[in-house]
Amino acid sequence: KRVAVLISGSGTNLQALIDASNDRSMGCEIALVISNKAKAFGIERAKKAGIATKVLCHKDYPSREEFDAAMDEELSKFNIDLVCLAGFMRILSKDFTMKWRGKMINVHPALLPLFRGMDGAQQAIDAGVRISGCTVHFVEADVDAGAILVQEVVPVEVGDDADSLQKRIQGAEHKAFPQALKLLATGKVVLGENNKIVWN
Ligand SMILES: Nc1nc2ccc(CNc3ccc(C(=O)NCCCC(=O)O)cc3)cc2c(=O)[nH]1
Repeated sequence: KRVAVLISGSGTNLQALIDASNDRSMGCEIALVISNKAKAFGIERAKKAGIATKVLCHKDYPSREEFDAAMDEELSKFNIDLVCLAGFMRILSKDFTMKWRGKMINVHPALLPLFRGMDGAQQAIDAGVRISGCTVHFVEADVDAGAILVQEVVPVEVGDDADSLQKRIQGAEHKAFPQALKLLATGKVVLGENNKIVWN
């Protein structure tokens, strides 16, 4: 399977996917990295790994749909089968999520359905929970609401703030995301009709 990774920033999850995809049993290769930010460090990571990169600035497009259509054109050009969102910070239009339904996954820094949205770690600190973690889910139009493939738990330590917790969650993300991509790329998991995960 040919995988594209969408990024907006440093791409630490991209690096975890690059490192994991060197393992043939992953059943996939990362063929393209698309960033909506020209200076995203993840672009350097991709170049160092010999992976094609493309920068598409959303400000160059009159609408969300047209930006997504430009991304979709790149994905077709590269014969992409699966899409991973790795710190991609733009909400995707309904058309795009429908086209890639069951083929696009995202890693969220909280145990969904708890703490949806941008700042999962801060929400966990504010709520005083004692466990947190990350969730890899299929991407649906409804943000952070897709069917769950993998979750990884981390403890919230006494004295944690959002930053220290976020760092521990990131370590879990770097395990969970490659694990989920392998399940999807090797067909062990598919998205069923009723938006439920089907395990083969
Ligand atoms: N339709 C769909 N698209 C997504 C895009 C990114 C992410 C990653 N997690 C994200 C979740 C939320 C945001 C967010 O609220 N950003 C501020 C608004 C930015 C903008 O105006 O675009 C970004 C990424 C998840 C989803 C998803 O679950 N569904």
